[in-house]
Amino acid sequence: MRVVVPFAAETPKTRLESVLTPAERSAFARAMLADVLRAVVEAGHEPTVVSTAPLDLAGLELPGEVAASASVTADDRPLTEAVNARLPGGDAETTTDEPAPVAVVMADLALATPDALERLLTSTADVAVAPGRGSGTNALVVRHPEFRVDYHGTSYLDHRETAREIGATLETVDSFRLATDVDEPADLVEVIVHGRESNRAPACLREFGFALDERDGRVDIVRNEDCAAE
Ligand SMILES: Nc1nc2c(ncn2[C@@H]2O[C@H](COP(=O)(O)OP(=O)(O)OP(=O)(O)O)[C@@H](O)[C@H]2O)c(=O)[nH]1
Ligand SMILES: C[C@H](OP(=O)(O)O)C(=O)O
Repeated sequence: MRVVVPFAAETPKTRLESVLTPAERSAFARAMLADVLRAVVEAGHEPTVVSTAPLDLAGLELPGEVAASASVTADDRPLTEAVNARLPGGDAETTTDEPAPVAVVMADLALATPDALERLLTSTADVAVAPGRGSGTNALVVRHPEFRVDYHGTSYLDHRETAREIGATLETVDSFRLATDVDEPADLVEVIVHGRESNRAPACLREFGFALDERDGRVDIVRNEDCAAE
């Protein structure tokens, strides 16, 4: 299946600005992107990164099999427009054949595994959504040619309503790993606790000096400030 991975390449993860410098946010966002691309490829699919700016995938130092399967295209339109152009029947579609299903997997799903993705990607519903905590749309598969996304805010609820309006069947995929996107400082705990052992994102955070901190029976994250970059 075609898997689109949207990526804000220029100033990613601004909501982490209280804990990471711009250079660290850029490195961390790229580490999560590399992990997501690997999970997609290990699930047997070929990801296309839709990046807000030209992006050299070689700079991500992806494992060979991942580098061979992944591609990148630059599109400076806002997220919703860039994704809609690539859905079945969208204006970036070049095929005249029956529109093929398209998956959209966000680049900040640092806990994504091939198994979790496969549960979503094998859904036969017209629209399958893995919602985020809150009401985001962390990943989805679209088979219905009239379905269009509208991201931000309560996008999961909005997408359910859109599916109802166009008469599309909708499956909600309940997955802790796909529901956990990394937006805010509190989410960094999840990356360290639940990130796959071989993933780049937890290693990146540890390199920056982050570690778990257990106090009063609660798990938090602390930083050794000697590791902070400019
Ligand atoms: N192609 C494209 N991808 C985007 C755009 N905005 C966000 N993304 C990607 O969409 C996904 C979800 O976006 P957010 O969670 O808002 O990520 P972000 O923009 O890096 O983070 P914030 O600056 O904190 O909002 C991530 O994979 C982003 O890299 C955009 O305008 N175009
Ligand atoms: C793109 C947006 O992501 P969030 O702002 O929820 O991380 C959404 O899922 O609608």
